[in-house]
Amino acid sequence: MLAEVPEADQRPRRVTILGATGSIGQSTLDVIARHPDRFCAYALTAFSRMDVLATSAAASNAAVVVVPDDDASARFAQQWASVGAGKPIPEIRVGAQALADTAADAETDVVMAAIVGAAGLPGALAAAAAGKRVLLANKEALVVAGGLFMETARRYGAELLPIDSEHNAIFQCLPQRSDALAGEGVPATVRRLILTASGGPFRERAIDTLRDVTPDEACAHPNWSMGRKISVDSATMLNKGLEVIEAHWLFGVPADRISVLIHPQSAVHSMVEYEDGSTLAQLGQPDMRTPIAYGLGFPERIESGVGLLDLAKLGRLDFQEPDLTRFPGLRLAFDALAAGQGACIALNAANEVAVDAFLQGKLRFTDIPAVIEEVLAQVDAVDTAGTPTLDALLAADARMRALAEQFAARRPRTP
Ligand SMILES: NC(=O)C1=CN([C@@H]2O[C@H](COP(=O)(O)OP(=O)(O)OC[C@H]3O[C@@H](n4cnc5c(N)ncnc54)[C@H](OP(=O)(O)O)[C@@H]3O)[C@@H](O)[C@H]2O)C=CC1
Ligand SMILES: CC(=O)[C@@H](O)[C@H](O)COP(=O)(O)O
Ligand SMILES: [Mn+2]
Repeated sequence: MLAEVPEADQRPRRVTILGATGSIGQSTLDVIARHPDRFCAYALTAFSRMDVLATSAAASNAAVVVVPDDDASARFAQQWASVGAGKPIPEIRVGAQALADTAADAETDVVMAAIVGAAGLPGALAAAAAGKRVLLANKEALVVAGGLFMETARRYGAELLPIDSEHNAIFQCLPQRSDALAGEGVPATVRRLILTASGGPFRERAIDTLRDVTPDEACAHPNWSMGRKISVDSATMLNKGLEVIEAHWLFGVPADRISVLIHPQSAVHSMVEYEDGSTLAQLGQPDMRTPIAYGLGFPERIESGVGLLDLAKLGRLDFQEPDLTRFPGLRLAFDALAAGQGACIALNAANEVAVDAFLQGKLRFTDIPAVIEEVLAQVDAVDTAGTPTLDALLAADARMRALAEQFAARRPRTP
C-alpha cells in the first residue's frame, strides 16, 4: 500500500521573489512557470519598474506585491488596469518593513533573494530568520553581513542554497547531501575552491583605453545577460572579489584556499580541488535558470529550460591567471576580506556608489577602484564583539556610502 502523502506536500511550494523585476527575478518566474504542479508565485517585490511588476504578477497570479512607497503603489494599480485582464488586483504592501515581513510570511515556503546591492540584506535576513528555504542570489548580503547571515540561517534552520553560478557550482561539486547548506563548512578533504571568472568585456582591451569606456560598453558582458550593476562589477572583476568573500562565508573556507581563474568561455562555472588530486567541476550554459532550478528543486533536479552544453561546438576551454594590474578591484577584495567585516562593508558601499556614478556618466570606469581604495583607507571599526546587529552593519554601510559619495564627487567625469 502507498504511504499517504501529507497534504502540505501535495500543494505547490509558494515562492516569494525579492527583486522580481530584475534579471534573476524574471528567470525565476520563467522556471516556476515550467512547474505549475510544484511551484507558484506567492509574492513579488519591485522597486521602480511597476510595468514589469504588473505584467509579472498578472502572468504568475501572484497573491501579493510589495512596492517601496505610495507613489509606486498608485503606479502599480494604474499598470494593473491595463494588464490585469480582469483578474482581481493582488494585495499591495508598501515599504521596507512590509518587504521584510513578506519574506518571513507564513504563506511563503521559498524566498528568492534577488534584490541588487546591500538593499537586499534586510529581506534576505528576514527570510533566514523565519527558517525559509532561501535561494541566495544577492551576494552583497554576505559581503556586508556574512557572519550575521550565516549564524541566523543556522540558528533558525533556514535551508540556504547558493544561486550565484560559481557558488551553486561549488555546492554541486561538494559531497552529495540531501540537506541544504548549514554553514558548517566544507569537508577537510577539500583543498581549494576555484572560482572561474570570464574576465568580462575588457579582458583584452588596451589598458590605456579603459578610462574612456562607456556604461553600455561595460554592461556588454561577453557571456551572461544580467542587470547593469553586476555587469559593471564583472567588467572591473570586483564581482569576483565579492564572490570570494561570498564563498568564504558560505563554505567556511579561508581566503588562502579560495582562488580565481580566468575562463573566458564561462562554461566551467567553478571547481573544487580535493586532497587526493581530484578537481571536480560543474559545467553548463551561461544561463541562470540552471542554478535557479537547482535551488528550487533541491535535492531533485528539475527541468530549467536551458539546453545542454555542446562541448564539441565550443571546441576549447581556456584558463589563465587574472591580471591584478588590469583588475585592481580583485586585489582590493582580497585585502578587505583579510582586514575584516568593516573593510568588506566599505568595499561594497564604495563599489555601489562608484558603479552608480559610473552608470550615470559622472565617474570614469578606472575611478571605480580608485574610489574603493580611498574609502578602504578610511575604514572605521564595526563592533565585532560578538556578531554585530543588522542596525550596526547598516549604520556602517551608510557611513561608508557618505564617504564614497564625497570621494566620487572629487573625481568628476568631464567629456
Ligand atoms: N543577473 C545575474 O545573472 C546574477 C545576479 N546575481 C546577483 O543577484 C542580484 C540581482 O541581480 P540582477 O537580477 O542582475 O539585478 P537587476 O538590476 O536586474 O534587478 C535588481 C532587482 O532589485 C530591485 N531593487 C533595486 N534596488 C532596490 C532597492 N533599493 N530596494 C528594493 N528592491 C530594489 C529591482 O527593482 P526594479 O527593477 O523594480 O527597480 C530589481 O527587481 C545581485 O545581487 C547580483 O549580484 C548573482 C549572479 C548572477
Ligand atoms: C552569472 C554569474 O554568476 C555572474 O556572477 C557571472 O559570474 C559574471 O561573470 P564574471 O565571471 O564575468 O564575473
Ligand atoms: Mn557569479
